[in-house]
Amino acid sequence: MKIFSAEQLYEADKTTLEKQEITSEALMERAGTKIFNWLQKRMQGAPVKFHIFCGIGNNGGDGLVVGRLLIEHGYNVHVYVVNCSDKRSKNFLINYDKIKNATKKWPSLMKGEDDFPQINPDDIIVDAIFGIGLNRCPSGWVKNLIQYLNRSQAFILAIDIPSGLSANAPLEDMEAVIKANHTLTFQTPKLSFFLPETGVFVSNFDVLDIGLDLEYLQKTEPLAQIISKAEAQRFYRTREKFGHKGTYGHTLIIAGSYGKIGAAVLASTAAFRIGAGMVTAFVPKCGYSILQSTVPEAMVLTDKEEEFLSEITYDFEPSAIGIGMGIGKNEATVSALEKLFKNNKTPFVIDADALNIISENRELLKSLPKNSVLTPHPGELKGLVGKWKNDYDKLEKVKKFSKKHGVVVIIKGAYTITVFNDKLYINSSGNPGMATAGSGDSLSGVVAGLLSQGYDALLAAVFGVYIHGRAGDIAAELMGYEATMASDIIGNLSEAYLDLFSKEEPQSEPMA
Ligand SMILES: NC(=O)C1=CN([C@@H]2O[C@H](COP(=O)(O)OP(=O)(O)OC[C@H]3O[C@@H](n4cnc5c(N)ncnc54)[C@H](OP(=O)(O)O)[C@@H]3O)[C@@H](O)[C@H]2O)[C@@H](O)CC1
Ligand SMILES: Nc1ncnc2c1ncn2[C@@H]1O[C@H](COP(=O)(O)OP(=O)(O)O)[C@@H](O)[C@H]1O
Ligand SMILES: [K+]
Repeated sequence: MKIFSAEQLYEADKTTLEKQEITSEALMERAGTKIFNWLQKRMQGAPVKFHIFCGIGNNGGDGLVVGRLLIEHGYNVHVYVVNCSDKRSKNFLINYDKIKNATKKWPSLMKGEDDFPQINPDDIIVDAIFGIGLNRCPSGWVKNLIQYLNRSQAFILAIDIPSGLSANAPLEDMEAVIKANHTLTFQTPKLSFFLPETGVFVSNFDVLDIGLDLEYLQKTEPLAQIISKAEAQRFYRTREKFGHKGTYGHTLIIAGSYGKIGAAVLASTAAFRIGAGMVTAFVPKCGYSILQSTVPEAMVLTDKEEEFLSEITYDFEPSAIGIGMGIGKNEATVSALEKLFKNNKTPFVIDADALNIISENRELLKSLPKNSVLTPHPGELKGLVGKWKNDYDKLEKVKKFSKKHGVVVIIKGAYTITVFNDKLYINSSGNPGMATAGSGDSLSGVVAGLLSQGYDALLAAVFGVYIHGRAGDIAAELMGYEATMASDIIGNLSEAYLDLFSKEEPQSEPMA
C-alpha cells in the first residue's frame, strides 16, 4: 500500500471529481457514510452519547455528515462547531445547512472555554476539528479544547487524522494534538502514523476506501510504501525442486565475544531458519563449544583470541556475511573489521557493535562495501547520521547517508523503516513483544540468510524485516508480549513462511 502526502491527496481528490464527474459534496457524503457504516457495524444502535467536534474546513464537514447520519439512525448525538475562524469551507456550509434541516436546530457553536461541554468517560468523542488541511499549530482556546478532550477519558475516534497532527510534516507542539483511541483515515494512511513522535497520537487505525481515482493512485510516486503480506508474497522466491544446499548459499556469521556468544547462536540459527543452505559462525575461541552444542548444523571457525575478535580469516567463499552482533569494540576488533571491509565484495549485513565501531572510526565509512544492509536501532543510528531534530529530519538524514554510501539502512523500531536512496519502505508486522534482547541479532541472521539465497540487498532487507516481524507476531499470539523471547521469534520463522501463503489477510477495503 502506498502512503501519499496531503498535497497528493488533494490532487487525487481533484482528479476524482473530474474523472468520476461527481461534486465535492458527493465525495464528502461518501467519506462521511464510510465513517458512519464503520460505527454502525460496531455500535448497532447502542444508546451511548456521541460528542462530535467539527472544525470549519472539510474535516469538520465530514464530522457534520457523520453527525447527521447518526442522528437519522436514532443515535444520541451532540454536534459542536469549533468556531475558530469565519472562513468556512463550501462543503462545511452545505452540510451545516443539511444537519439543520435534518434536526431542526443548529449545532452548538463553540467560541471559547465557556462553551466546553461536560463529557463522561463512557461517552464517545468524534474528532473532526482539523484534518490534513492543518496549516499551523492549534493555539488559544482550541488548544485548550484539545487538551480538555484528551483529559476526558472518553473514547476518541479521529476522522482522517487526529486534530493537530500533520499528515507529513513535523509536530510543533505535543500538547496541541488529539490523542485518539482509534483513527479512521481516508484512502491511505499518512506518514505521521508510522513515526515514533507522531504515531503515538494515532493508536490503531483503519483505512477507509473512499474511491479516489485509482489511476492517479497507481501512477503517482508515493512518499513511502507499506510492506504487508501482499507485498511480501511478491518478494518471496520459491525453493527449487532440484536445489541443493549450495543453491541457497553459505552464510558467514561473524559475531560474539566473551559473555555475548548468544548473539552468534541467535544469528546463526536465524540464518538457517530463513533458509540458508549452510552457515558458518566465526567466533572468539570461547564460543566454540557453545556454538557446536547449540547449533549442531553450523560449522564453526574461531579467532586466535579467546574472548574477542582480532583477525577474521576463513577458507571458503561466503555468499553473505552478517557481522557485528555482540562483538564488542576491542581495538583489535576494529582493525579486523577494517581489513575485512577493504578486501571484500560479499553482500554484508552490518549490525550492533560493528555499527558503533564505524560511528567511532568514521574512516571506515569509506571502505563500507556497497549495497551493504545496515541494521541500526535508534541509538546506533544516531552514531551513524548524527542527532536529528525530529523524525522527518531523521528520515532525510538517513536518505542522504544511504545515497552517499550506497547502502540500505533498516531503521529498527515499532514500524521498522527500510531506507534505500530516496525510498522508504515501512514494515507493518511486529509488536512490542519483540522489544527483547536478541531480537535484533535474529533479524541480522534473517537478512544475511536471505542475501545468501540470492535476494538482493533491498529485497532481503524489506522481506526479511516483514518475515521477522510476522514471526514475532505469531510468537506473541502464542506466548503473549511479555514472555516472547528472541528464540521464540526464530522458532516461528517457519510459521511466518507458512503463513505467507496460507490464507488471505483480512482485507476490508481494496487499496491502491
Ligand atoms: N482530500 C480528500 O480526498 C478528501 C478530504 N476530505 C476531508 O477533508 C479534510 C481536509 O479538509 P480541508 O482542506 O478543508 O482542511 P481541514 O483539515 O478541515 O482544516 C483546514 C481549516 O482549518 C483551518 N486551520 C488550519 N489549521 C488551523 C489551526 N492551527 N488553528 C485554527 N484553524 C486552523 C484553516 O483555516 P485558515 O487557515 O483559513 O484560517 C482551514 O479552514 C481531510 O482531512 C478529510 O477529512 C473528505 O471530505 C473527502 C475527500
Ligand atoms: N514495539 C515494537 N514493535 C515492533 N517491533 C519492535 C518493537 N520493539 C522492538 N522491535 C523489533 O525488535 C528488534 C530489536 O532490535 P535491537 O534493538 O537491535 O535488539 P537487540 O540488540 O537486543 O538484538 C528490531 O527488529 C525491532 O524492529
Ligand atoms: K480530525
